[in-house]
Amino acid sequence: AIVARHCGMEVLAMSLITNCCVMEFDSDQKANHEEVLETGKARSKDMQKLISKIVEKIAS
Ligand SMILES: O=P(O)(O)O[C@H]1O[C@H](CO)[C@@H](O)[C@H]1O
Ligand code: HPA
Repeated sequence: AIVARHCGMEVLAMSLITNCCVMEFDSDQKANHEEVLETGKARSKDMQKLISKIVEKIAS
């Protein structure tokens, strides 16, 4: 993104929140990669639709 901006390109960044941050060191909850993959998979179609709509709007 830094290089793209340097070259004068417009940049759109997006992020999918996939899990909760565990703030307490001694918490029983643990972040793990499986929940991240699971949420990514569960929301992949939504992300595809959203990005397609954004690209459509940019193109029109
Ligand atoms: O925050 P760190 O320690 O990088 O780890 C967390 O972030 C990763 C996300 O996929 C998982 O492995 C989870 O344990
Ligand atoms: N930690 C670090 N990186 C991440 C996480 C997390 O819990 N979830 C998605 N990316």
